[in-house]
Amino acid sequence: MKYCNVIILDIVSDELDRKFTYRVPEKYLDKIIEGVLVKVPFGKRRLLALVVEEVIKIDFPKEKLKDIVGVVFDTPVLTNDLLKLANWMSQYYLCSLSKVVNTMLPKGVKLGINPAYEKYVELTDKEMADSISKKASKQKNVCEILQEENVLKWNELLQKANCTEAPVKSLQEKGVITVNKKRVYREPISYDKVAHYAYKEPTHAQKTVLKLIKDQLHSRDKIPTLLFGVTGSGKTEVYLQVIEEVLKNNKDTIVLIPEISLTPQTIARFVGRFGDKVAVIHSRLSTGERFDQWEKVLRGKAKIVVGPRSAIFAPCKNLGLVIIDEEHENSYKQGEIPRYHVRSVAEKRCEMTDSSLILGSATPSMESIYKVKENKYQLAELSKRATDATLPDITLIDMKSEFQRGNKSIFSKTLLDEIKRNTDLDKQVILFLNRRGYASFLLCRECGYTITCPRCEVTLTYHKFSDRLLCHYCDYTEPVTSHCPSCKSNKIKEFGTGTQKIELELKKYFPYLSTIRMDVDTTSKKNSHKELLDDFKNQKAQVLIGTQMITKGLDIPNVSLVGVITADTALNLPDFRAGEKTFQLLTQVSGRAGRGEGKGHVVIQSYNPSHYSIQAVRGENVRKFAKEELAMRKKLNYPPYSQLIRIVLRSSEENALENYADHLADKLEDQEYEVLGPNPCPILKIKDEYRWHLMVKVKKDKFINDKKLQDFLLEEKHNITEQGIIRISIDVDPINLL
Ligand SMILES: Nc1ncnc2c1ncn2[C@@H]1O[C@H](COP(=O)(O)OP(=O)(O)OP(=O)(O)O)[C@@H](O)[C@H]1O
Ligand SMILES: [Zn+2]
Ligand SMILES: [Zn+2]
Repeated sequence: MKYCNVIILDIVSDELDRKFTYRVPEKYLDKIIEGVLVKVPFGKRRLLALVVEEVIKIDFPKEKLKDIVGVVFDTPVLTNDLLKLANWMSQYYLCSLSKVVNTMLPKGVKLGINPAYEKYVELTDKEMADSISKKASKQKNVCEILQEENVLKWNELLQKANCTEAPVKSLQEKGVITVNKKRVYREPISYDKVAHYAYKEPTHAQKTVLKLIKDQLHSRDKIPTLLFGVTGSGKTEVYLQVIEEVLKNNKDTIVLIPEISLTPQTIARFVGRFGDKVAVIHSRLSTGERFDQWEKVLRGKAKIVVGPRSAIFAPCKNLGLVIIDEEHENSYKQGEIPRYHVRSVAEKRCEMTDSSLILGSATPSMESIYKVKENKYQLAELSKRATDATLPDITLIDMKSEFQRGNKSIFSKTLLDEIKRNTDLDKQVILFLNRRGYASFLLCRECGYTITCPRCEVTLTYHKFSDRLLCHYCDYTEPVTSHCPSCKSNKIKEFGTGTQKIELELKKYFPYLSTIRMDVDTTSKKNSHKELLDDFKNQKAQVLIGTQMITKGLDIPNVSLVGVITADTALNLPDFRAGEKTFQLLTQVSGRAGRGEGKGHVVIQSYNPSHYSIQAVRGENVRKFAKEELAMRKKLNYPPYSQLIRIVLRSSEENALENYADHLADKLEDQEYEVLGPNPCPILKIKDEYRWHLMVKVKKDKFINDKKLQDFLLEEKHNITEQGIIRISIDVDPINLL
């Protein structure tokens, strides 16, 4: 008799969140192995479950065990390494195996989506076909068509013959023709319509980088490569040529690209080079299309998978390479359970399968830069643009001086002059407004001063309700002042501005300019994002005004000017990564200028232009920035020098919440853990629930082995959840601190 353990996928509730043992009936003995989807009886229901292991020793009465009652898919849906990876994720991110596996499998697999088939008609008895009498004109006609084409799709045949199914069916009964079913994949792309994307002879710099990476492919002790290449330096061509090499060794590649950069233009580069060997995954696919892309990979019909974060779970059997493009992107961290970061997961999967890993970016994360310093990653660098285009000139404008000179507008004189000069030359302009998060803060228009926490060096958040300033890392708080603590002026006020306002202001100066506005309001409809960008690309407007969503992957040669309205907004968020995010954003948005002929120009307006994260945008000086940023992180012992576990508590009862938060912090401190907080979250209330958070700071990379802390947190979570008043969520290596 064979027994195995399964995890239930259908209902994810805490009591079902463990392994259950079932008996394998005789008829399934060969089929049921690790990674196979099955149906099991549970109470009165039949639930979807995944076989995770065979059980050899059972220490309870076997008679009580029930039989597995069905097999859902004819082959394991998770490869061995994915199953191992799921176990690791469940441990590392403190969440159930069932939740992880649910994330790994596309919906269509769990729903049991049926593969699509198409009927084909083939002429098999030519003599008989000839002998069909002319009187049976319709049948004769069908035969004549098939004599020319031999094989045709059922529907196509009916169309060509302009007849009903009847004559075709009678021919089938007579044995003149045969009808076969053929598996078809529902494709989001028409592969034969994508133009070939020709191989480019690598530049000298690309050659050097390619050698470094290819050496890794064949090395026994692989380490990941950080491909640090300025905007437009030709990273994609490097990826393509490495994939070519991996393909030669008959291995598979996963390419991860942030969802907003997964544009048809980007996809066309991969499909244009490798044709139908490429499976593409993105959020606009139907469940059926998604299922088919997944199955193509599982069956080895696709060797390259291009997709967002979740594509890291593609069921490649023979993985050789993972590429993470724009590796610094925050969307690589999942907001819901399991709150994984794809960089960590990819590292683990590559380690398990002896695959190579490439992380590409023009503005690498501090985590990755630090790993280069520690020799855990190798550095490969492209420091110039691949074409003749050079990096744009950058002008920093001090908005304080503008204000002092009497310019109360949101545009500096320089920016207005540049807008005029560039549009007069029929060039296009991008105006960028940095608006991340919801927290507001106080800013002095006179001297640029913002009020920061004396202990944490983060900007204090303004809370309208209490009219107080608050630090979200420690419990520091102070009243709002009407006068600037630095210059004593009364020009210190709450800060915030919108894209609409910019558009209106711009029209005052240049009523004749046509504009396109891109923000949450104008892009909420499906496809509107792409349509607006296409319009701009086709020069239907001279100025594009937008937020974060316009920074990525825009390759529009006619854009010669980028204006950044206020560079400081992200800098003032209560987040120790504020400087890093500001620098990355400004560098990426600047990189959109001057990609075609002629020099590009960027005007950055700031109340704080001497801040290192704004200064370093000039010439994309990542090294200079990283040096200062890492020194700050080290001084305050923030990641990458330490590791954070963020615990968010939610409840409609504010007092109970505050008490429990204190209690939890005390308990952790009693065990000698360093705790930041507890504090109200910067977004204090969501849907009538109050939110508090605290952060546990542990030594770098130590959490995975700290069984004591893991168990403590899981037990607290279990106990407090049972009481039903407070909800708790745990985020290992958090990115979002709001
Ligand atoms: N070896 C080469 N020879 C000629 N042109 C090249 C070569 N490599 C890349 N290019 C061209 O340079 C331009 C920039 O390349 P690509 O978009 O790959 O850069 P990137 O580093 O991915 O940029 P970004 O980070 O800004 O998206 C493209 O138009 C590309 O076709
Ligand atoms: Zn503080
Ligand atoms: Zn001031």
